[in-house]
Amino acid sequence: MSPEPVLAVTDLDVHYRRRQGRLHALRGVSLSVAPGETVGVIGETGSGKSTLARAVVGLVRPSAGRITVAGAEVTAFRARQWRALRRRGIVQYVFQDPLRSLDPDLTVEESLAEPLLIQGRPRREAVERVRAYLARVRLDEELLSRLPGELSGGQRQRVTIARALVTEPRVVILDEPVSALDAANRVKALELLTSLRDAGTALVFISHDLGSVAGVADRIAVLYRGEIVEDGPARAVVNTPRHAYTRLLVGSAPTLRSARADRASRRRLRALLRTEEGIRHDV
Ligand SMILES: Nc1ncnc2c1ncn2[C@@H]1O[C@H](COP(=O)(O)OP(=O)(O)OP(=O)(O)O)[C@@H](O)[C@H]1O
Repeated sequence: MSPEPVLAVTDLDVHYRRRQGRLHALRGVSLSVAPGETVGVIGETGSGKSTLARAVVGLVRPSAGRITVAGAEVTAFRARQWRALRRRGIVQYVFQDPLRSLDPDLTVEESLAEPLLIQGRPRREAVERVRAYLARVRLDEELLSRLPGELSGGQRQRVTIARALVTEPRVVILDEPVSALDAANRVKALELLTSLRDAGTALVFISHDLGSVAGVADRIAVLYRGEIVEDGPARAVVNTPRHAYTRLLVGSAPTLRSARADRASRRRLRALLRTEEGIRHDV
């Protein structure tokens, strides 16, 4: 029997109200993540990736569907209940833009210690843990007294990752988490994340770049215009993509071994994708 998912989204719909009318940003999205599993959610800009991430941490209210986190039905949670859930540190979200995740008036030490103190841990234990996690993301202790505005983009992103992980959450949603890091630090951050996965934390990597998650994800879900058009084991999605849009993503990810689609077939796929027919019938 497969373990109970730590995160389950069923038939999720999200609408945004805009001046030009309502936008149907997510359509019937279902996604399930098991403990210790790493899932990649891939899609081009505007496909709804951040909307999905924000919905599962209660920052966007769905118009239909269900969300369960660690076995608890949270769909109808009010803002106060979502805040309490986030504070318990069970589900954490690393934003695309680290400046949005860090309070500009808190030092690095205060930012990292805050979720631990909210969990009720003694200050001494919190301080020790903060130092341990700072070292795990390869940041020097001298940064502890700095404000986010006094850090480089890469340092800020590592502080954000450390802050999300310090509570040892059950699920971490990472929205383009390593894009601000250089190659060496990206490898370190990924190592840290995979060590958490080995300890049972589920990871959801969100990215527009299939190549950047193909090597770390167990499963890949492909989001296209607000719908999941493919969801399967990472290797199968990369080597034998079933949907036309996934084939286009594979073909345009130069780091993937199977990216051999020639220009002509890519053009053909693009043309097909422009028509609803191509999407519906999957070439
Ligand atoms: N607060 C909002 N109000 C209105 N429309 C929004 C809002 N947030 C996102 N959208 C729209 O919803 C759609 C999905 O946006 P979303 O940010 O989820 O896409 P994304 O796949 O994360 O894109 P990117 O890779 O560029 O971050 C887009 O058309 C976007 O313009």
